Amino acid sequence: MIKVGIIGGTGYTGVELLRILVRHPEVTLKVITSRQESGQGVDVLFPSLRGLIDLQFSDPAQADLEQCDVVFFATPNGVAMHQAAALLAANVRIIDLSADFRIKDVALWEEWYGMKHAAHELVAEAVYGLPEVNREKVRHARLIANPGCYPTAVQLGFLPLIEAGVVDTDYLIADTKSGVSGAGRKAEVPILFAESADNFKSYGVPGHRHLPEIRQGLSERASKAVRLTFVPHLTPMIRGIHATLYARLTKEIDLQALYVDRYQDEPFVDVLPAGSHPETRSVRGSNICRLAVHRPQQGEMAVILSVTDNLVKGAAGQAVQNMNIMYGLTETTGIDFVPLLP
Ligand SMILES: NC(=O)C1=CN([C@@H]2O[C@H](COP(=O)(O)OP(=O)(O)OC[C@H]3O[C@@H](n4cnc5c(N)ncnc54)[C@H](OP(=O)(O)O)[C@@H]3O)[C@@H](O)[C@H]2O)C=CC1
Ligand SMILES: CC(=O)N[C@@H](CCC(=O)OP(=O)(O)O)C(=O)O
Repeated sequence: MIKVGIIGGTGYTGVELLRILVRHPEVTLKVITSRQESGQGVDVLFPSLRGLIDLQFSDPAQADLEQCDVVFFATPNGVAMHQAAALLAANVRIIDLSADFRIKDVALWEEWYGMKHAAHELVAEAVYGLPEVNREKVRHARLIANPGCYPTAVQLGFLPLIEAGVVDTDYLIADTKSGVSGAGRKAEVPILFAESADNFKSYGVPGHRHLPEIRQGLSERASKAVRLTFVPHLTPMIRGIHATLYARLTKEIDLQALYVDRYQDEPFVDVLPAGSHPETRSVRGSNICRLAVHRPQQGEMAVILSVTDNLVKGAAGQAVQNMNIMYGLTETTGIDFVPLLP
């Protein structure tokens, strides 16, 4: 059994990890931390887990993490980078759901995240945990930088076009919408019910911190710097990401065949029949990214629709997918959920 610790077990991605891992057949949960809930029974705070878990939250400063084989960081940006070196030195593998190790250019990371990086030396080693691109590297990784929620939906949507070299990579557009759980389980005015329900708005148009992450991933696949306009929106649902992606075609190509071929062996990417309109509820609670390709009026623009659950394929599910790969398990173990409808 894989001995697992979770730092940040009370946030939305933390409790999603718990939901998945309590049923994972190859995992024993050893440590779950929270500074605010330290000493509290996990199933007291989350009655949804009653009968499934017999642990208390512990203070991360006191927790015995070195007994674990792998530790998930479900913490805000800037936490994992302070603890990673010591854990790795104790032979504990790390899957970081935050952005601390996602950007290879440390100066760029510091610019977007507004803080000094505390573990420069580990950034190069970290493997960007998008299995559809980096599966082989994930297998042997000690430190996984789990991708962001928008970057997962946007990269999976654009990748076939970029890899085939059939679009103008100077003018990519990603128009994205996220449910409110994407902002985490903290008290902030924009995510109050009365502010976010029955409302729809863009944010971060001048620049969102997921822009450099998406550009890095797509540029690597294009073997040149891609340019992207990325516009996120907050939409009044709890879970879900819907990305509408636009790219100008530079070559004639059968879009549907391109996408079906690219993802035919991927257990968590589903290419719908051409012309479909994927809905966020069709992936809710699941680790699936559903894609549909369009070419309106047979014109020069490809329009790709990509939906995910931000807490599952966009965070905790993908993190467990990475763990499965790291430990040589069947990749779908413990994360083959059927989406919740309605
Ligand atoms: N929500 C989403 O859809 C996605 C989130 N992410 C990323 O995953 C990470 C977690 O997100 P989310 O679950 O939404 O966040 P939340 O704000 O909901 O939860 C954060 C958790 O971290 C703990 N925590 C906060 N500060 C510290 C600290 N200094 N040391 C140790 N523990 C700390 C909190 O508990 P306590 O304060 O009690 O210790 C809490 O359990 C973030 O980096 C986020 O950007 C990535 C993809 C999607
Ligand atoms: C709706 C909402 O507020 N979403 C968050 C993205 C959350 C997230 O996943 O950020 P990281 O992956 O970088 O940790 C935002 O736009 O800041």
